[in-house]
Amino acid sequence: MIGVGSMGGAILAGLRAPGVQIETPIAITTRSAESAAAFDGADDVVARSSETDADANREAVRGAGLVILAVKPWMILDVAREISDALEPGAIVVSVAAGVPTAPIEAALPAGVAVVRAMPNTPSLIGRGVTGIAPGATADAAAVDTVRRLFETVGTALVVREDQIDAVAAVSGSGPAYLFLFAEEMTAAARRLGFDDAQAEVLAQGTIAGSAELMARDDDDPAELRRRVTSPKGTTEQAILVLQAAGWADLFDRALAANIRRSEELAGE
Ligand SMILES: NC(=O)C1=CN([C@@H]2O[C@H](COP(=O)(O)OP(=O)(O)OC[C@H]3O[C@@H](n4cnc5c(N)ncnc54)[C@H](OP(=O)(O)O)[C@@H]3O)[C@@H](O)[C@H]2O)C=CC1
Ligand SMILES: O=C(O)[C@@H]1CCC=N1
Repeated sequence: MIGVGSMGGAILAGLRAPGVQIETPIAITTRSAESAAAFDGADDVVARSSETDADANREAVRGAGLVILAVKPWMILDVAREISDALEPGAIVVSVAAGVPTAPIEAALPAGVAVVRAMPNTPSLIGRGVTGIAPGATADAAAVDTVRRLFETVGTALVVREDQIDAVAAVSGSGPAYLFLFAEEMTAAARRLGFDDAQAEVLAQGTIAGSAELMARDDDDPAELRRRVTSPKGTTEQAILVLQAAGWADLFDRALAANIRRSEELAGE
């Protein structure tokens, strides 16, 4: 795995969780020596820093059947070119970068290397990730299956077409941030109602966490779960009316469209 920041780190943590069956040690690289040093003493990870070892990325992929590129989108092609001559024939290269299509990554790598795009999210950290997977032109069904199984060890994986990956990023890749924003705002609103920080945190964040867990466990859809809270002529109804009047549905459409526009820009940067 090249890059173990927010996303690569979440996948790695999910893969290292107790009970996950994976061949170790996992070779990883970070840019800084400081980030690599966080893995000192680990027997299931070999960490290298590309800043202090110019050959770190190539060393990490040597002998690997599966390589995950989890650096920033604008670095993906440089890293692909850098590791190109060290890849095993038949290796599978997974890019989790937003925006960047498989075609330029394939062009940067030797023929015979399968490229698969994956769009995971940070709940992978706790084994509850959602990942969209799309094969590039060089990836066969077996490669897609290998990548799907990898991401299933850290949550749920969905195979989609590559032209749907930006939309996956807009919904589930970035989705945790929307929910955390909601949590921030609801906590702040609770504080403004007079609760102290600890009380506001319990009331708002405890409710969001509990409701998400209820949604995960209950077979009923969110509309039905909402109905059970919203008594006719009750208090919830009044708050929901205010939220809906603010253009909730349109707001989501516009937010997701802006997200997709940014993926399209990243493709060219
Ligand atoms: N964050 C998210 O929720 C999601 C992110 N993604 C995608 O994941 C990718 C990574 O994003 P994110 O994790 O947020 O970014 P971060 O900045 O958190 O992590 C980037 C990682 O790459 C390392 N790195 C930078 N340059 C090099 C290099 N030359 N060689 C080796 N390692 C290097 C960094 O090391 P160091 O720490 O030392 O700087 C760090 O570990 C992006 O392409 C993004 O689009 C996809 C879905 C969700
Ligand atoms: O914000 C980003 O660009 C990345 C892609 C999806 C989530 N985080």
